[in-house]
Formats: sequence, structure tokens, C-alpha cells
Amino acid sequence: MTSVGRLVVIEGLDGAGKRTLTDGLTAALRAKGASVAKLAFPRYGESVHADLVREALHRGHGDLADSVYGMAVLYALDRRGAADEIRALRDAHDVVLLDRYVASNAAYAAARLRQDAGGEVVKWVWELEVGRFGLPRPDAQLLLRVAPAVAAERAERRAEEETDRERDAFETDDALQRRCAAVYDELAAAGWLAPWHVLDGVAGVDHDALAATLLG
Ligand SMILES: Nc1ncnc2c1ncn2[C@@H]1O[C@H](COP(=O)(O)OP(=O)(O)O)[C@@H](O)[C@H]1O
Ligand SMILES: Cc1cn([C@H]2C[C@H](O)[C@@H](COP(=O)(O)OP(=O)(O)O)O2)c(=O)[nH]c1=O
Repeated sequence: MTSVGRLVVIEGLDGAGKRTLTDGLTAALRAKGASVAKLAFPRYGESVHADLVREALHRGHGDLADSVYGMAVLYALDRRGAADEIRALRDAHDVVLLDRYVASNAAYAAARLRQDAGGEVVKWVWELEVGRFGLPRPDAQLLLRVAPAVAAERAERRAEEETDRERDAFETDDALQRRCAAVYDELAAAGWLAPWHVLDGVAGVDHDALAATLLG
């Protein structure tokens, strides 16, 4: 298969099923002969910026976690550190699946500041990450849409099943998750950053059909 290097982002609430979709889609794409690489953000355990995020979300660290812009800069720096890797993976594979990307920062920062997708922080995230850091724009963004209550239930169950998967400060904030869901819907409707495909994460996603669509 010729290398078209599609950069495909998977977005959605905590517990929406992004990791599950990433794995299922990877298998479906590979079954069609495509070479696939995956990367998940934040890159916990692999970047100092991501580790600072994790410590802030789980342990507080003074008021760092309360600083919306401070946290957003850390997430963005984690991605900037992976920019060369993303480009190299894109050059070497048919599809690169990114579990969260720039739109996560836009959605969570706007939700935390009670702004909508047209707000100041969403523009700032684009300018910082694409403008100043030069991160590549994706070819497609998949919004895995589930009701916030369903996502919270799934995240809770996962935390019970996986002992190393403790829920963090954003995940357990139901009001934040509801605002975040609304911002995601607006970002998708506006085609923010790149084209979006909205997927029904409750009905379940047909991985084979989605893989065929992505491979065009
Ligand atoms: N379509 C689905 N239906 C029911 N449960 C699901 C579905 N997709 C994922 N899950 C479960 O929900 C939990 C969260 O899924 P996960 O993929 O880890 O979410 P995310 O990466 O978006 O936080 C996991 O326990 C997973 O097994
Ligand atoms: C990647 C990213 C995540 N986030 C938020 C979403 C999540 O609530 C939180 C942690 O990401 P998450 O995907 O939950 O990591 P993991 O599943 O490995 O625990 O960070 C941002 O606010 N901005 C970003 O750029």
C-alpha cells in the first residue's frame, strides 16, 4: 500500500472509549493491509511535561492544576516534544492514530474557563500549538460522542478494573465534563483545525466501515 500518511485524531470525554476505538481501528486498518502507528497524549512516563501534568492532576502541586493556561502550556509542550516523531511516523505509515491531540487542549481549557468554542482560549491554543510550535494539522478528527454520564460510568468501571488507572481531577468533575462535551460538539460543527467525523460511542462504532472510510 502506498504511504499516504493520514494523521487521524481520536477525541472525546474521559471514558468515552478512545483507547478502545484506537485499538479496534488499528486492527481493522491492519486487516486491510494498512500500516498503522499510534501515539497517545499526554505521553505519561515519556515526557517531563506530561509527568508534570499527571502529578498536578493527581496530587495538586500547589495551584498548578488550577492554572488553566499553565496546564494547557504543559500539554502543548508535551506535544511539541513529539512533533518530529509525529512527522516521522506520518512519513513511514499509511495511518497515524493520535489518541487526543490539540483539540483536547481547546475543549478542556475552554470548558474550564466557561468559554465556548469561539472563545479566546480556543484561538490561543491554535496559535500556540500550530502557530508557534508548528504542530502538524491532522487530516481527520473523530469525535467519539457519548453522554457525559455514560463516559463517567465507564471511567469509573475502568478505574475499578485497572489498579494503575486512578481517576484524575478532570475526570471526576462532572460539570466540567458536561461543558467539555458541549465545546467538543461546537468544535466539530465548526470544523475546527481539520474536518471532523462525529461517531456515536453508545451505539458502537463499526471499525471495518470506519477503516474503509479513512483509507478512502
Ligand atoms: N463501546 C463501548 N461500550 C461499552 N463500554 C466501552 C465501550 N468502549 C469502551 N468501553 C469501556 O469503557 C471504559 C473506558 O474506555 P477507554 O477506551 O479506556 O476510554 P478513554 O480512552 O476514552 O478514556 C473501558 O473500561 C472500556 O472497556
Ligand atoms: C492531551 C490533553 C489532555 N487534556 C486532559 C484530558 C484528560 O482529562 C486529562 C488526561 O488525559 P487522558 O487522556 O485522560 O490520559 P489517560 O487516559 O492516560 O489518563 O488531560 C487536556 O486538557 N489537554 C490536552 O492537550
